[in-house]
Amino acid sequence: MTHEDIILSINNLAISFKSFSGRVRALRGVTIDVVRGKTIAIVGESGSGKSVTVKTIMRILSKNEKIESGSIVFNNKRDNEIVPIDLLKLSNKHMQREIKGKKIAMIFQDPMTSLDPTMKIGKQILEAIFAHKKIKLKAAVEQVHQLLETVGIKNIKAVMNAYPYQLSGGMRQRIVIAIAISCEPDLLICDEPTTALDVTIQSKILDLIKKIQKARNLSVIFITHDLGVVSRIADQVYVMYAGKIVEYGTCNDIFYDPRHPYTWGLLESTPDMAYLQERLASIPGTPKRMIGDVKGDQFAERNRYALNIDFRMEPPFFKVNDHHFAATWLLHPKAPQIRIPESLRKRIDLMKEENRNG
Ligand SMILES: Nc1ncnc2c1ncn2[C@@H]1O[C@H](COP(=O)(O)OP(=O)(O)OP(=O)(O)O)[C@@H](O)[C@H]1O
Repeated sequence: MTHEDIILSINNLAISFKSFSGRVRALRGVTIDVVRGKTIAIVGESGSGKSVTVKTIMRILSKNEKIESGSIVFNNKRDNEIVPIDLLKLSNKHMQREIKGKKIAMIFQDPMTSLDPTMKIGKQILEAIFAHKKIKLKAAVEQVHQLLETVGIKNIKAVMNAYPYQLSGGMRQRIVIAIAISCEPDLLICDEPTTALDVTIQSKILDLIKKIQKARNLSVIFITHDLGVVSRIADQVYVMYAGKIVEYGTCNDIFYDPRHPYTWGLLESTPDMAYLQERLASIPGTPKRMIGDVKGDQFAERNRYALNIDFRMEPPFFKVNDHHFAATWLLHPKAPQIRIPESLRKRIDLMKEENRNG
């Protein structure tokens, strides 16, 4: 693929944090390509590095954070020309003026982090528009109406006059989405935007993001710990563990032909897929914090299929097909033949069957 097709390339990104117990290695060589007009999901348990990855794209860095290596190239479209920019090399001023909220927008799990509790909704959306566009008040108000309509709000006047605390969580998230798309960004980053919502509302917000993505040919990075959400929204999936991508592929690759034991564990513990089982299987143990130098495959201790080599050497990516790769020694030609757990195999067969029957 050329940089026409890839809107954002994260290359070998390594990030660490200074802490009292030592250097926390939050990202250890993350490489991700976001295809223009598509949705990628980054999925993994809490602490795997999803938020640090997307916050680094937005250059929201903590004081104790250090970029050890890597680049984040944004292929910026300007007057039909593509101009690659390494976001890590941009000045704060340039980032703020040209990229943040204009080319790349982000929505967070808690809408209140982006909304001002003391300002009426209508005014907040107007301010977002005025921050990037010089237009007359009347035209801007017209735009606020259109945006609120786009995000499925019916009683527009009442909502414009409301304060955030007067709206439900789902409504607030709709407002945040309206603000995010107000400046017509090319890339939208969604950091667990539906996690705090109840299941019905979650589903509506996912549908809304999908609808907006299609209508505006937006590229989306969606981060979540929930593979059920991924299956509804993503074209491509990156599975993350302990600061590394451990498997990536299309949605079909990851759901119907997963190869990494960590992905198996995530799939086995996904409620949406668990209709065949009474009890959800969960991955034993918890992810550990990566402090100082680390050796071997970080998932080995929790992996019931771990080989001796896993405790000594980190696995490289092995190719499953042109778009599907997994970093597990189980894919080495000389590794013992280990098959996907039988219970998961059955569920995948059933999902395939259901898909065939529509
Ligand atoms: N400011 C910080 N100082 C020290 N360590 C940090 C800091 N921010 C993040 N980390 C560490 O970086 C690692 C990755 O965290 P991150 O928040 O990206 O995980 P996550 O996958 O997004 O999880 P969650 O879903 O809980 O947000 C964790 O080990 C975390 O403790």
